[in-house]
Amino acid sequence: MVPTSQQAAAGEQPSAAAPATDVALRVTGLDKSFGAVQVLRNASLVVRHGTIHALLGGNGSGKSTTIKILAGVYQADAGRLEIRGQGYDLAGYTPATAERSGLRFVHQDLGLFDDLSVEENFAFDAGFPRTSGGRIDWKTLRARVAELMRAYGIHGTPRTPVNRLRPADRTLVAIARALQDDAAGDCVVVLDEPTASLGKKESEELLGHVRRRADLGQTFVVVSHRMQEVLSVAQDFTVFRDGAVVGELVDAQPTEDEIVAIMAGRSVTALRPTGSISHATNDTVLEFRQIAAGPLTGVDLAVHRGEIVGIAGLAGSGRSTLLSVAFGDRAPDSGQMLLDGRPYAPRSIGAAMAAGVALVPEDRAHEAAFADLTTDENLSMSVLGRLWHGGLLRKRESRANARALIEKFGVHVAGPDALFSSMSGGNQQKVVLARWLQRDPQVILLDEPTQGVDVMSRADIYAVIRDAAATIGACVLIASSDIGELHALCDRVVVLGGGRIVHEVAARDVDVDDLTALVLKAPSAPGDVGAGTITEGALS
Ligand SMILES: Nc1ncnc2c1ncn2[C@@H]1O[C@H](COP(=O)(O)OP(=O)(O)OP(=O)(O)O)[C@@H](O)[C@H]1O
Repeated sequence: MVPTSQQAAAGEQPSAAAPATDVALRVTGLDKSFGAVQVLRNASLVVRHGTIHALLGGNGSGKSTTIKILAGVYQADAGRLEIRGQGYDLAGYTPATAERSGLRFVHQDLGLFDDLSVEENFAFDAGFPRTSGGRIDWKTLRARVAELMRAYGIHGTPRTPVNRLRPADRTLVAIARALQDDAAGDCVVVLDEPTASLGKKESEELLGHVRRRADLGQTFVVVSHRMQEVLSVAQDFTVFRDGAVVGELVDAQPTEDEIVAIMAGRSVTALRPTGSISHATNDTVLEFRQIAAGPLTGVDLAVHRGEIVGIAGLAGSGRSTLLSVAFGDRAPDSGQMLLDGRPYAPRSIGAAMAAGVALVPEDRAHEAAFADLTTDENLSMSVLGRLWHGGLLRKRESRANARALIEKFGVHVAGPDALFSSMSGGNQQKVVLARWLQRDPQVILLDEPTQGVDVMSRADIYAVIRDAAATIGACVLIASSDIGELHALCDRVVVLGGGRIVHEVAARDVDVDDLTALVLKAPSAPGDVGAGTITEGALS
């Protein structure tokens, strides 16, 4: 019998108890250490056929390491995998074995060639079909890809360039491509943060398709920090804490609080800030006047000292573009910015930083970090002027500073000397946030500030952002696809659509559903009138 959620969560029933016929994948006795640090301890995972199985856990709990072992990227110290009736020793497992064993992986960056068409992307993975004369058989390829696109509900044609697809469709292309040679339908697909950069509507659409594929018998393992989404779509849950499995819930419908309590090992409340006091003043710090850049055609916005302003909008609406312009990373095509009432046109990131502006970009690990340097060095990077004295780096001060930030931001890391690359994704993000916030910037630009950050740490990050607005009077501009986050954290939220701001609301005047409705109905392209008619009275 499949263990009940209560039994399994309490650890009464070993994971090996699930009946063999039901099981698509079983991992047992998984151990892994990096040097002296053991990061997986006798971990296990049992995934049933045709289910969506969520892998949950706080930052650094061992989810990615488990997946990397299953992908053959890391070798386990010990552990066994059973899949499709075969057994494998995970200590000698390679990427080639992973592929042969029937595991498929869709990572957050999708690994697609964006400038190529959908059909070319499929062909690059499986090889181009050839005619008897040795030429590429485009007709066969196109028909096969068209069939797969229909089956997966992907909008577009085989000849559509991938960069013209909607974000949820791009993820579906990556999933369909990974499974294109799986005639028996018995591969297990691992989706790593599939909705991380998608808005609510796009996430729902994607997960709806994943749900339908699972109902047809496809098996999925999903890693995600977006708890509500995972809870709405998964049947089974394996929860990690400090490298060990601390909960297995089978055919269960847990609440977010129940899962978070298992993840944290205690009950956790107040994950979102509530009822906070606004510190917004009337003193304008940063002003955009008719800014046009990329998808933006004319943005007017004034952000005040101590104010936290959220930028909402569908994927592609220009949320990140607006932040890049403010950070001097991208020159606007037209329009003007003012900082403290004076013209502000930074020609470089350095110029923006010198003016007291800081940006934490969405792709922190690649754009904002030095993987081969230590945590201390990564943290010190933004305040070197403060730490150099007489041509020497004040090492002791730098380490003390790093320790304090590690503590303040709840970074799960061995210590200041640990390499940045050795940290889990969520912890790397916290370090990049900490690095910029310690500069006490007057303008803080945050792109998806809690993406990949576990629910337990979000509250800490929200508190730090609030604190920056309250104590140093920073003006904060946050782009996020998490509307609940914007609603809870911001004084004011602006909605981008069709290249400009189409709505502006005080967060306290609306609820999350109102705000979501405004975002979903916003026009998606310049001149587009949107999916519904919006009037200012739409909120009532
Ligand atoms: N290459 C490495 N060298 C040393 N330690 C590592 C390495 N990779 C991961 N770790 C450590 O292993 C532990 C588990 O990390 P892992 O990336 O598996 O966590 P995670 O659950 O995926 O976290 P997140 O939600 O933040 O992505 C962490 O303490 C991390 O610092």
